[in-house]
Amino acid sequence: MDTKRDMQQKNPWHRKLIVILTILFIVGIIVIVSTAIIQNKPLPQKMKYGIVLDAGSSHTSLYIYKWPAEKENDTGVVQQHHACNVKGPGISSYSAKTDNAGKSLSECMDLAKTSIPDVRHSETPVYLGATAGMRLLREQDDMASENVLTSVANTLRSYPFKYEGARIITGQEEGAYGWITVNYLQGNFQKNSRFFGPFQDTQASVTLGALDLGGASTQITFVPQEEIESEENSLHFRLYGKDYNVYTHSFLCYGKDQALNLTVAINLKIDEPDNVQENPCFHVGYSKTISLKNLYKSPCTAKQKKNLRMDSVVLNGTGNASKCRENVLKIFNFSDCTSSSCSFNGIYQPHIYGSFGAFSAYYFVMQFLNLTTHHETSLAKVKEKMEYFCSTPWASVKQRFPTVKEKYLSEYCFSGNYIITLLENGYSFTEDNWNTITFIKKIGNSDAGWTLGYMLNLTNMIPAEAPSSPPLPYGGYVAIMVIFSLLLLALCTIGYIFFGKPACNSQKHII
Ligand SMILES: Nc1ccn([C@@H]2O[C@H](COP(=O)(O)OP(=O)(O)OP(=O)(O)O)[C@@H](O)[C@H]2O)c(=O)n1
Ligand SMILES: [Ca+2]
Repeated sequence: MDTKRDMQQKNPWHRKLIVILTILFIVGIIVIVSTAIIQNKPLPQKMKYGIVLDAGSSHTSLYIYKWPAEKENDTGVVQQHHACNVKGPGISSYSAKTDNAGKSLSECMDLAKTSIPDVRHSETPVYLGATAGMRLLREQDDMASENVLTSVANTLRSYPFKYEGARIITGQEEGAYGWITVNYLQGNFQKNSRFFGPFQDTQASVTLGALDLGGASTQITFVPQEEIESEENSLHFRLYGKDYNVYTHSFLCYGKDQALNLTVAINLKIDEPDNVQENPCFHVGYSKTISLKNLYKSPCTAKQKKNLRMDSVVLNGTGNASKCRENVLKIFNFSDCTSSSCSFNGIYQPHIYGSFGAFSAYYFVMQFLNLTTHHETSLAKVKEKMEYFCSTPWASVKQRFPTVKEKYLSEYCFSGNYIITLLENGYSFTEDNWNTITFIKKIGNSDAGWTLGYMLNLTNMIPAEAPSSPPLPYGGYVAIMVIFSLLLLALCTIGYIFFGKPACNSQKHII
């Protein structure tokens, strides 16, 4: 060993050779490390999946969401992968044949099995949330509602997914998760808002109010300008490092199907000589027979029960939009407000503030009526269009829309007028802020509704604090690594040239 060292010191060519080898070695290391870093970029993303069933009063929908596994806590990464509409009515309609409630979900659940890769099945959570239809059934018949839930739970458990529960969610949750969904999809929780929805003018940290109209209940949720007076209507969230004080209220019985029944019930005339009555919310030429037993069956109409001798009433349409709104207005109570401001039925509501996304039945109805382009359509124009549509005879309406389901088609006149009344008289939207409402079905590829927010919350995918991002972007990191390695190398070389020996001790060790 000693002789070898002596030789190296005596013969400068050996030293030069060693240095060249050292340089080559270091360059080799740099190339290897840089390549490793570059090559180490994430492999094709592993996707995770989640299933939520929205068991609404009128129907059930199944949604499958997906997101890249390693980006779980980033906002805006969860997307709708697939949606399936369950055939038949909502699960609350199976109160007399509860076994069939579970069976009705099989087709969509089978589809979920094929659309999610087999290897992911066992880790895919499945949740069912039931809304106002089941809330009403629980009020009416607690046992029946329990049996329906057991039936759907048994079906969901029979699939290879991770069953996470089937329950009736509260109206407050329904409002809150709807608000979270639209703001998550809109990118409002991100530091730099990513705009891919229809709300291009929304600034980061400004949120979008959520208006949800179902068959049996309706929700309004938004961040008001003033402080929220009532604790039961207020939600406090800390999401991605920001605090939100959100107002929400869910009106049971004010979904469009229950509101129609309520409007009919309140406007029934007991002193009418026969059982034929006029109804301005239906088209001229349209006639509908209503069983009074059915009408008063729901807890929403039970209080309106009148002592009528007949079992059923025939409603004949007169097609008059303004008269229809007069009738609808009677289902709202505008007295008895004990707060500084109220919507209706004594419920506190702060003043309307900001922009709103109106989805579900708001969208179905306004889309059909061609009234979704609010930026051009004033409230007065909407009323004018309703006047025209309602006064169109039923035969012409049917002829114009032969493919639309008759139940939906016959109710659009009522529904349009109900939506106007609810928004204008109920929530106090005015001609001035009417254009802050956008009627939406989807944001990006995902449906607006409460299901996404529900899943994000239950899978802990919306952190309170913003996830810390690496101090340097990936490219910058690689560049710095390479530049510093080269600098080090240059220093060593210069050291050697000027001082006759390598400047870096470490080189000796490397060799
Ligand atoms: N193309 C369509 C689809 C649905 N509807 C109506 O929209 C309402 C259902 O809205 P939805 O949001 O699906 O209500 P649910 O979720 O079933 O009810 P809830 O949220 O109150 O439980 C029903 O009155 C249905 O008749 C409509 O008018 N046109
Ligand atoms: Ca709903």
